[in-house]
Amino acid sequence: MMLIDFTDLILLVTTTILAVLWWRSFQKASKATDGLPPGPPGWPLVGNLVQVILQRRPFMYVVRDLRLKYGPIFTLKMGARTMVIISSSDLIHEALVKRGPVFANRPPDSPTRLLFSCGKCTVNSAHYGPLWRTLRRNFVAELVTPTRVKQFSWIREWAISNHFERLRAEFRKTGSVEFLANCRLTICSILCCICFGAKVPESHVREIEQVMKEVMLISTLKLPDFLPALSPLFRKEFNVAKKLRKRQLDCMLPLVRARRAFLKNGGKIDHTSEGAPEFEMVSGVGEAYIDSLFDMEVEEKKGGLGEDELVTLCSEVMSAGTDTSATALEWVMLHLVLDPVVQDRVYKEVVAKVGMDKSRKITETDVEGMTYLQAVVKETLRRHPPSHFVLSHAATHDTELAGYRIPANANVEFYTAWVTQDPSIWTDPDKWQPERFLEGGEGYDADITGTRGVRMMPFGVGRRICPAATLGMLHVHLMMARMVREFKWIVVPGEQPPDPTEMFAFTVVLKEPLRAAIVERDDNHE
Ligand code: HEM
Repeated sequence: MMLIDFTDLILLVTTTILAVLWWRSFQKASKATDGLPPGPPGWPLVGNLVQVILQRRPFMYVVRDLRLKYGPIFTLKMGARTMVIISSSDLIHEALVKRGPVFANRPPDSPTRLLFSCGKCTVNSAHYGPLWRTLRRNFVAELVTPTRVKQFSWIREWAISNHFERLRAEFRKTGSVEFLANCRLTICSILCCICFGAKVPESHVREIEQVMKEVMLISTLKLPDFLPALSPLFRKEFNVAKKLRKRQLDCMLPLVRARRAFLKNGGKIDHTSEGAPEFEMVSGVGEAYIDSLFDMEVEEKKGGLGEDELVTLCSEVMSAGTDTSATALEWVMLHLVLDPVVQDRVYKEVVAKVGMDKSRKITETDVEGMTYLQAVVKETLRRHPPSHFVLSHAATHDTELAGYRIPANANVEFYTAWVTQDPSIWTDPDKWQPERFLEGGEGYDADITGTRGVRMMPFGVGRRICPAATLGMLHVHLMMARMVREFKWIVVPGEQPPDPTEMFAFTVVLKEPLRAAIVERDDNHE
């Protein structure tokens, strides 16, 4: 007879329980992965989560390497979430364009993200349905129709003039200018004025920007997004998010209320109240984005949108439109600083169109005729797309793609940067060559909306394509034309040329923010 002592017995029972638990989770996991695209084998319960975290590098690099092994469509099991990652031009076109409505949804969000999107009440986060349609239609009508874009022309003029004053002051003080921070501030000021119809002081825009950055940071996917069972352990983090939300409201509610008071007063400044108004209202009634939101009828929100939602919808415009355009500009200017011949060619094109007189405005119509400048921007968006993925998508119902099962609750991630790195689509894809986009070049007829096929998609494609792509491009073109006419941009004397190494910071930016020296373009000496 075999004798087992008490300790052995406990060990045996524990081992058996663990084995049963492991076996059950293994079976469950295998069932859940049936028919899904292939992917790296994962661990019980956590799937590939630990493997990804242990790599300690941005997700885009993990994906770039995995696609070499698993191909254009593969699965990552990230705890309780299934992620399907798609990277080939054909499959992206199939999913987002040919079967656009099926893949136009957004996946479920964590409590933190829901806090900042007011329960998915923004264009970018809303489920593909009536709320999204109403918000997006309004967004387009109020922000990006040709009439609106024209109407905002003085706002751009005002903010860009401030931009130059700031650059000159910074250069006098430090001998160089930091590029990204200045462009962010200028673009954010433009968008803030478009949203609230007010000239918002720079110090306040800086505050909005700071909050925006923190919101982006706190909203990135974290452990509880993948393992919701762990949420109770992250209560402290959620409280930090709630405090940040309060700061966001404190920062933006005064603007919402000032605009409401202005409209109530028939579009006149109320001089009877004591003291100067905090914000100078400069757009007439109905001209600011928020005017359209005050009385908006939304089926899901009986009684209209509340102040929380108004703050959220205006924040969306600023956060979606600032980083993306400023990042694109930083990469453009990096190349112009590194390549004086290209910079000179852009300058010559600009002055040929609008002359050297700096007091002559540069208009939307002017930049439309600057084909070389546009080629430089397109090549920069191809070679350095501000984001390497579009926002997370989801299927509206369980479906199939490339013969694989795509469950409705999976995150469908499109790794779009690969399309412009693919040597079967672009010759020498790593080389930055604006000539590709001139007549006769391989990119000349590339359709950026992806309707006829996907060769580059900095704005996404299909139903969820960026609704403000033309506005974003306009900001980049105008600021670039103005900056090149105003100054010659050179390497800071005594320093090495700027380092083109990239870094992930929501958008993909330069690791070392671009600094350059500026030389006034002098009418008499050019
Ligand atoms: C160079 C500038 C810009 C770039 C590169 C860019 C890029 C993108 C991308 C990649 C998406 C995701 C598409 C998808 O999920 O499939 C997007 C969506 C969006 N963008 Fe932009 N964008 C730019 C400028 C702007 C501006 C200026 C605004 C606002 C004024 C804006 C507002 C939005 C909104 C609201 C969405 C969500 C659309 C939806 O879900 O229906 N973007 N953008």
